[in-house]
Amino acid sequence: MKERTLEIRLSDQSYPIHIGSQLFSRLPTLLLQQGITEDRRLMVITDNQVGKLHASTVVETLREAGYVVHLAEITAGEHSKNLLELERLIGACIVAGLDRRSVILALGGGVVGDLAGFVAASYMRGISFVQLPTTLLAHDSSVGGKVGVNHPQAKNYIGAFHQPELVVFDVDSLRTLPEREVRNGFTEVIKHGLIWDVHFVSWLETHVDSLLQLEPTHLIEAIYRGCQVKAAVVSQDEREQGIRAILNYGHTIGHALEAVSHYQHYKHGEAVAIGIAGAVRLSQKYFSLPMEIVERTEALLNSFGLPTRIDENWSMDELVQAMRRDKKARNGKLNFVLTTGLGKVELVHEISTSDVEDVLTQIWG
Ligand SMILES: NC(=O)c1ccc[n+]([C@@H]2O[C@H](COP(=O)([O-])OP(=O)(O)OC[C@H]3O[C@@H](n4cnc5c(N)ncnc54)[C@H](O)[C@@H]3O)[C@@H](O)[C@H]2O)c1
Ligand SMILES: O=C(O)C(=O)C[C@@H](O)[C@H](O)[C@H](O)COP(=O)(O)O
Ligand SMILES: [Zn+2]
Repeated sequence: MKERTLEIRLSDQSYPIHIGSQLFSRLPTLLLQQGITEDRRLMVITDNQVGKLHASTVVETLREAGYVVHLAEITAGEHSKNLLELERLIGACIVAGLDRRSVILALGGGVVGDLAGFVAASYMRGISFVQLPTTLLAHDSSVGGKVGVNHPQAKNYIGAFHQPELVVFDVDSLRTLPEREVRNGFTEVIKHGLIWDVHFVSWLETHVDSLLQLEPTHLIEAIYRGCQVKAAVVSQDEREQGIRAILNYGHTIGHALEAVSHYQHYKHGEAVAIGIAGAVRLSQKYFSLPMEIVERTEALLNSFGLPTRIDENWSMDELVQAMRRDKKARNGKLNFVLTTGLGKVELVHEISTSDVEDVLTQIWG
């Protein structure tokens, strides 16, 4: 099994992303390589499910290496990604005596990563943090520095850009993931192929079974290639002034579905998978894309057990209203990331509401 490392280079900072097996046992060495020495107090933030399974390994390894380590837990799930939890966690950091040199370690999936990252961005106006992703989906969320929480009406509306010092992806932690979470994570992997790299799309098409079984070599390769795409995009446009918007492929509809279902019915990857099905159909309209691309996209998502149809009777009006709150919208006009072929996307402005409604009708039910 090959361990892979890549470096994400930004204008005023760069950091490594390590992907491999048994990496949590090497955490002290990896922290020291980034200048995080034993005299810096650590706060591990996790959720109650990941906490039960993986926190003791991480905390004990670090304590044995001489670090002072505190631990704070949230309740697992998207509903914890809110301002009240942010305030509670900041309280835990104050009680633990964290200072400006202290470091937060986000141990968990994207919910923990986004929330703990925002704690790090806000505490004393910003301290260092490290991402320790434990879901497949978090290969995306742990890289690139988007941190934040949801507003009840709009996804990720409160947040910051705050880059981690280091990402350590110990793929052994994925062994305890429920099957639905494994499938959920593949959406963002597939998205990275669809927006950037047709060869990666073909590779995914031919490795479905081994990937779903979490075969380590293929798994590391998939995570590495996904992170490579994310790093390439973010290093060109850290704060989404332009090209970074392409990472939002499938998210205009996806985030709206999450919001109208009160962040309860769909997992993020499931909502985005349906959103990709909508976006590829809209692309067919705008770019006369061959039907084969629509079919291949949906077949790839379905082969990983992901949905491509809206399965509930949400209100069309509420969905469209939620889409108007998409962060890519300008002056109330919808902007969508659309595809011009496998591995290629662009941001298209002023998409008409009736075209969107038409596509939603196609993917409903
Ligand atoms: N910041 C970004 O760039 C970015 C990118 C993509 C997604 N996101 C955000 O990420 C969030 C979704 O992340 P997620 O899908 O990882 O959800 P999550 O963090 O809620 O994790 C999913 C579930 O799996 C459990 N879990 C996590 N790791 C486990 C493990 N190793 N073993 C067993 N159970 C485990 C968790 O307790 C939780 O119940 C959304 O809020 C989304 O908006 C952010
Ligand atoms: O990193 C990005 O940029 C992304 O768009 C990645 C998305 O997968 C992720 O869900 C992100 O949190 C969405 O960002 P938002 O700005 O649309 O909330
Ligand atoms: Zn996403």
